Amino acid sequence: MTANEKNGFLLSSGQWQNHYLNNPVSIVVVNLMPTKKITERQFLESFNQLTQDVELTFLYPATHHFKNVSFSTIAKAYVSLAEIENYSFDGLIITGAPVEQLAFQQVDYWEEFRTICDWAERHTKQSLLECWAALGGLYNDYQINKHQLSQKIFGIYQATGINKCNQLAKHFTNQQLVIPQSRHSNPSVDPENLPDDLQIVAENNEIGPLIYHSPGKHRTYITGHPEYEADTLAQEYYRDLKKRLPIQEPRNYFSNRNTGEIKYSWRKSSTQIYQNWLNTFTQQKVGTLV
Ligand SMILES: CC(=O)SCCNC(=O)CCNC(=O)[C@H](O)C(C)(C)COP(=O)(O)OP(=O)(O)OC[C@H]1O[C@@H](n2cnc3c(N)ncnc32)[C@H](O)[C@@H]1OP(=O)(O)O
Ligand SMILES: N[C@@H](CCO)C(=O)O
Repeated sequence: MTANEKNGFLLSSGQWQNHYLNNPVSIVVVNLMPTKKITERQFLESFNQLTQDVELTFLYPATHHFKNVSFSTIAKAYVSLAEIENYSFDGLIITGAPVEQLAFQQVDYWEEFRTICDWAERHTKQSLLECWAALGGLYNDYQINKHQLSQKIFGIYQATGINKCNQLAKHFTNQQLVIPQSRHSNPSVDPENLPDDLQIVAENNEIGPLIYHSPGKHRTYITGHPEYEADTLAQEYYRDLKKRLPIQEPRNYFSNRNTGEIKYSWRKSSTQIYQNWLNTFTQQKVGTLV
């Protein structure tokens, strides 16, 4: 089906063409990635693969000091929470951000992030937090802190355990669940002593949970980036090599190291993850909607 932009840099620059939509699902995307246009495209292309039409509204944190775009430019292209706080949407997504090595309180939009999470519980049916946002959400919602890793979790990771009863895991009995990962931190979670309301949907025996779900908070936490395009991890890898940062080659990613050819192994899995997430609220019974 079709994904449109309600606002955003791709729409305003004519780099994304909107089409007629039939009863679209409305999703707010808090785009915390510095590569704003690339991230917009990744979500649009991902949601273009789903069975429902989707309309994406991009939101910026108004308390952030932007480095790669001017404040006035982003304020023109995106909405702030203040502009939409009285409206309701079907879903909310908060992207990752390259700030996972900072303490949460050192991130300049931390308090706004918390406010957005709180707002989402009253104004959306489901929210989906990815990578840093998932770490932040687990801390905000359950006081699960994060710890710094000695080596970045970087590459394509497959689930070795799946909770088949959870709707978010549907169709993954015969199909691999794989997610791109790119982070220096992990949640300090004890899978044997999870908070009552928190479930693990999928995990990897080496790096831990890949997807958590909170039925009470209507929230899903994905520790990676299903939206990443084929070359995104390669771009991050070459970027960090150029900056002489300690970085190892992404795992399970290149099909040919010498030529840099990439094995785009997670595409089908990503589509299924987003479809399953959408189905959790587009198939909700009347009377259970927020
Ligand atoms: C239409 C447009 O103009 S959209 C923007 C277009 N620009 C781009 O696409 C940027 C292209 N640049 C790149 O690809 C770069 O290599 C990057 C962005 C990936 C890395 O950039 P660097 O400046 O080297 O990294 P750095 O770590 O300093 O900052 C990365 C991000 O973390 C953010 N950050 C750093 N410290 C903090 C903090 N304490 N709290 C919150 N955010 C922080 C920065 O503000 C920046 O995000 P922003 O651009 O959304 O403001
Ligand atoms: N970790 C990513 C950003 C968001 O997770 C990076 O290396 O840029």
